[in-house]
Amino acid sequence: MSQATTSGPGGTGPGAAPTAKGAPDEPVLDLDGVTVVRDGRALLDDVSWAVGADERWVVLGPNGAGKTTLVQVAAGRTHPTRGRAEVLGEELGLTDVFELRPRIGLASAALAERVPAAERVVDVVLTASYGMVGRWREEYEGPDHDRARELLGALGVAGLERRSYGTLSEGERKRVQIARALMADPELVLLDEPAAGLDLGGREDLVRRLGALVADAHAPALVLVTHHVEEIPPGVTHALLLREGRVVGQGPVDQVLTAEALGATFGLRLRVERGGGRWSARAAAA
Ligand SMILES: Nc1ncnc2c1ncn2[C@@H]1O[C@H](COP(=O)(O)OP(=O)(O)OP(=O)(O)O)[C@@H](O)[C@H]1O
Repeated sequence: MSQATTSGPGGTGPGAAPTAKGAPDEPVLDLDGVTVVRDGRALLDDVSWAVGADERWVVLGPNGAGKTTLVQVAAGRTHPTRGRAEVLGEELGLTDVFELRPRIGLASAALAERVPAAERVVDVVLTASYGMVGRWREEYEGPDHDRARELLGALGVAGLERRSYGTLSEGERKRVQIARALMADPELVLLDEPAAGLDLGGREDLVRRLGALVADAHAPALVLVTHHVEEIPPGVTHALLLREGRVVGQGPVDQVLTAEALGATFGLRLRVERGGGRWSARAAAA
């Protein structure tokens, strides 16, 4: 199997236009009144949200806010209990999600946990082409291997291809997961807490690499989930704030990431600063 090339975080390849099904200005994600109920509780409550093909979003919220549930809906892995979710022009519930999922690049803790420890790193990346975790008997061509290597290189983990995934450090695993998310030339990339568990140097390196991805005009639409404004790469265009399953705010990043809105999201008074394209937040003095 061979895929067209998009630029990786190094921003090298010629890239393919982020063409979701339909017109290029159609949203890649279109949620209308999405509610997800489990055990009688709304994990997402009436969420309406549209993501354009050229937009780069950050989703912020405290523990338990529903961020991962939102990503699971966006990835076609959880269906709304109520409301309508359209992903890449396909409405969940009316489409074959097994055809949809390979069009979406996903990096999440739940997916990472399913990677067999003995899996070779290059296979962790390659198997994204079939939306699978764990290599079986499928065949890959030379260009697929080249692309996997190129992506691993662009994420700073060149040379680990033959290592088994279980032997990698947490930081190395995160990079491999992102390389995997980009492998299948996705039309939408969803990164759920990509910097969780990284040390300061690792976080800064990852934010820089994600910044290159965000700045790449040929890169697909991107949604990045985090708890920390410090992890937002420069160039992110939009933000969505979630608390207890409800949207606290959404829109252009400059308008949404205010001390008031972030304070309401996290339930404390905050000072929020921006400098050099980066954000920081700390509790305001009492
Ligand atoms: N299958 C489920 N059944 C019942 N409750 C669930 C289920 N999945 C998630 N939850 C609950 O839904 C809430 C939202 O979970 P979710 O993982 O979406 O939040 P999150 O914002 O990603 O949290 P965190 O930042 O801690 O990862 C949590 O309280 C969680 O315990």
